[in-house]
Amino acid sequence: MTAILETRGLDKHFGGLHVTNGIDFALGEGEVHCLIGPNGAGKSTFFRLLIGEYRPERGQVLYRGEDITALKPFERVRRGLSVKFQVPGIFPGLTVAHNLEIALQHHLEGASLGAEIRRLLAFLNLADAAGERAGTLSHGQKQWLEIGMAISLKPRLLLLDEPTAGMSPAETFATGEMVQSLNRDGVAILAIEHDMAFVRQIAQRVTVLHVGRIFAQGTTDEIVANEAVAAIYLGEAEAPRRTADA
Ligand SMILES: Nc1ncnc2c1ncn2[C@@H]1O[C@H](COP(=O)(O)OP(=O)(O)OP(=O)(O)O)[C@@H](O)[C@H]1O
Repeated sequence: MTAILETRGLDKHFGGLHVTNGIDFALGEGEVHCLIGPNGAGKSTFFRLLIGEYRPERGQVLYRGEDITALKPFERVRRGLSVKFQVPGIFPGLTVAHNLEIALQHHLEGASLGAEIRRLLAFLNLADAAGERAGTLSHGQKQWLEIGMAISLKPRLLLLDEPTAGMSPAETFATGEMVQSLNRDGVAILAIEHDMAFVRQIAQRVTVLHVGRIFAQGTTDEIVANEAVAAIYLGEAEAPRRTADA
């Protein structure tokens, strides 16, 4: 596997708390990978280390073989690593189309800008909402618009922080279809996710984090069948389940 993103020995402390503990991780070129783990496992902290919001005390982050540990978030985005956060960062007072225009206008203009806005609106299931103010969209639609803004720069790698949080099952499934479509176009995707139906829909591999370390890795089936993984989730509602939807 050729890795698009790698971490080596990634350590992050908050005071006396060792939140990521020597994490060695690799995401393949063109892979869809989900990161799961119980509350407090260190998922968000790991994510922030990947995007450059946090600096590790030890270890490295490599993107396409280049050490990007010291790069700022915007420098990582420029290299092709794009991020969609859990909280939408859209412009609520502007229309949906205008939001996309702002994201696209750095590298497109004129007819190609208009064509790309229309293509993205259709891709995001937002064509009918193009003229509406973004602030009036439903929660799921806002998440889709945010995905649209994150992919406007045609990233090679998209990082998603709980992309389906608060979505209905139908919206979650549609989001999974968007992820699969992006992946068919060659985009690698790493998603922090709790919804195991969504993980089953999109993930080629799953990594389980627990107390700041990689606890298990495998296919969704392997992870769902793993008794030790089930045990670390004991008492938590979002435990991977061996049910029809997972
Ligand atoms: N800025 C911070 N300062 C101090 N402690 C922090 C900070 N951020 C996270 N932590 C602690 O680090 C641990 C891991 O937190 P993190 O948010 O990375 O886990 P998580 O797996 O994303 O959890 P969740 O699923 O609940 O969001 C937790 O014990 C948390 O309280």
